[in-house]
Amino acid sequence: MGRTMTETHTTGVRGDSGPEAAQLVASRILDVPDFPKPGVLFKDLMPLFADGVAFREVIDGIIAFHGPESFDVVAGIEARGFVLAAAVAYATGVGVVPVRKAGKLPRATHSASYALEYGEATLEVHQDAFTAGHRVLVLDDVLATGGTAEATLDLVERAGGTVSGFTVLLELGFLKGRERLAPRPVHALLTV
Ligand SMILES: O=P(O)(O)OC[C@H]1O[C@H](OP(=O)(O)OP(=O)(O)O)[C@H](O)[C@@H]1O
Ligand SMILES: Nc1ncnc2[nH]cnc12
Repeated sequence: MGRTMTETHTTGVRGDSGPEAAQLVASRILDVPDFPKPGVLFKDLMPLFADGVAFREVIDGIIAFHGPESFDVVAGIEARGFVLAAAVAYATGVGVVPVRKAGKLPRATHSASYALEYGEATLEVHQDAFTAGHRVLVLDDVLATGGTAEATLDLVERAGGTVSGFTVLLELGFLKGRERLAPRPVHALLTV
């Protein structure tokens, strides 16, 4: 019983912030086969979040890549994007906006339904979440098919924000999320 977990292969890694950042992320991912459903190889980034030195390095790396003056607010995608967004917001002194799964936000929302690698979901953001024209840095842990990210970027714009950047720690390149989001740029610390 139980799943077999293996470390992600760490030679020849690549990412938009260079091989050292890519290596850092790669070395702290656990591969979990058949989660949350058979046939899916789940990339678990909890070991990276749990390592204080590595976590600080990736947060600092995200801020350095975009520049601390390039955004007015950070948006995090439920649930793992919340961890990244809160850290970047705190470090740069801006606010954080949660983009949440359906039914969690208490006031009027914009809503978008989408398919992701292993299911379907709906995301929501408060209609008054952003000051008009504010530049929004959007953060999540993984880019797979891009369904989640596409829905989120649309929601940010529908709520009056301007997407200034989108960062993930890990891009699953074979699922072509980057192509789906084009011409919007994607910043991924590690692409596998
Ligand atoms: O590119 P996609 O195919 O859309 O998949 C990427 C999304 O899937 C995961 O979230 P999940 O919906 O599992 O939510 P969770 O963080 O609440 O577990 C991940 O954190 C991304 O948000
Ligand atoms: N394979 C995967 N691992 C972790 N998060 C994901 N989100 C979508 N696909 C994923």
